[in-house]
Amino acid sequence: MKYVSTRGIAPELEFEDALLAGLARDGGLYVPVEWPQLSERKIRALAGLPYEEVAFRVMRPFIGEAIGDDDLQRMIGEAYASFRHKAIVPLRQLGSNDWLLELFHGPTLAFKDVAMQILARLFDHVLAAKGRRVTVVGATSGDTGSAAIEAFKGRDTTDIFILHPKGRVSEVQRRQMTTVLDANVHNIAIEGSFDDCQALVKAMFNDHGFRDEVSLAGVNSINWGRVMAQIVYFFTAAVALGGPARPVAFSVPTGNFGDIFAGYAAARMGLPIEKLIVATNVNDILARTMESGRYEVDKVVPTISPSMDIQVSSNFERLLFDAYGRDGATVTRLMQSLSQSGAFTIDALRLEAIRAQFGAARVDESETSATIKETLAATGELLDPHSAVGLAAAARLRGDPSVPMITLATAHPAKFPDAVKAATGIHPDLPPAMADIFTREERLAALPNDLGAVETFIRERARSVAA
Ligand SMILES: Cc1ncc(COP(=O)(O)O)c(C=O)c1O
Ligand SMILES: N[C@@H](CCOP(=O)(O)O)C(=O)O
Repeated sequence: MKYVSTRGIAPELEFEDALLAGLARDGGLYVPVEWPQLSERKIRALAGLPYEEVAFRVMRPFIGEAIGDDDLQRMIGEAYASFRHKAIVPLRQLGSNDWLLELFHGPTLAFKDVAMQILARLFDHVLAAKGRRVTVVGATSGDTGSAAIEAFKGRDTTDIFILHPKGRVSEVQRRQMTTVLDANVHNIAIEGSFDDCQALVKAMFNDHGFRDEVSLAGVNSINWGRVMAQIVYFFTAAVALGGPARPVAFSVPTGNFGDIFAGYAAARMGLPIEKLIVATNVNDILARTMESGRYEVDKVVPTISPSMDIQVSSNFERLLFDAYGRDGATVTRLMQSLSQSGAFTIDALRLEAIRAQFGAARVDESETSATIKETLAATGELLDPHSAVGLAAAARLRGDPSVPMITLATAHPAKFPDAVKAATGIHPDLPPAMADIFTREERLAALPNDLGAVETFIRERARSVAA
């Protein structure tokens, strides 16, 4: 499988090179040149298989010859061995046809572990084969960073630098990152928002001199490997509820549009999905775009679902690429408009096509808290605020009651104890392995929102700086 940039200029790459490239050199995001198809018979055959086997069958067509079947199966097995639930991503029934897909049973208690645990192993494998080392940079609103640090810590092939917005992640999220003291791990608190951190990461990729000097690689969902690994659970959930014979709907708590784009990819591969609901908090750029066709960046507002406090949703570019018939020149024009004026407009025809597949809802702070409280009372399930945004959006946009509605539960409530306690009076406990997190030593640097300062910090510490 080859990969093409959404801007249409950077050369096509094989899987392993797209994996290490992160952002394409023309500023675009890599997508497969075509969507691999899983026939109805092949999808049906996934029912009842262990998660690891479904992961192998869904990811295999994206990966190509560079990684053999045995190696891929071994890496998948190792990746999910650390999950606390034997189903890896269990489905829980909440109402007659309402389901919660629990994606938070990995080592750092958020859905990011599902992709990051396999991504780090793919990196190691490919880097060892090439005899290379890379400098990984990532931006986080709290969860990507902790999952990436957990997955990459101590690896000889990588140094990892994670930028988070200072004071805008929960204390548990921050400590999950800053208490990892391995020599290859570096945390940077940036004066600004997640969007500022993400813009710095993209600017480092677009600074080709720096990029080559430190052998830059990325682990945000700009990296196709992240999205690929997230496609798997859309298949496991759908087949568990009668797919492919019976279409299902998903409500996805959304920020950077990576997770829901994985659902879109599953649909493009042949999985019958009736609707994908974009569930946003008050940082509602995507809900506004679906409504009006105008994508217009606003100020980021801090919320009780901080991991979704995002305005510039990277992966929306991947959807635009498909919506505009894979025309890189048009995507480039829209993205130039975004960087010059903070906005672009989607034409009516494309918007209609997007709306056929996606719905969207904005959930405010009081509705999020009320959903946590009411869900606990009605079902006994203690939700985190991000999952609550998803569940509230699902309730609002629910269509045909015979179609199973699956809400993605993206984080464990113990990552956001203050919001959960305020809503329910219950303080959710961390799993025993993390119970001492508040007394562990922290290590982090604070830097201004300044590209030069961040690049200097990284250059001085990365082991892969060219001599
Ligand atoms: C807990 C949680 N829920 C939802 C999201 C949104 O996912 P995405 O950025 O893929 O849209 C994030 C962050 O990305 C998150 O950390
Ligand atoms: N919510 C994310 C933001 C980064 O998203 P990514 O999926 O592009 O890595 C976070 O928790 O860091």
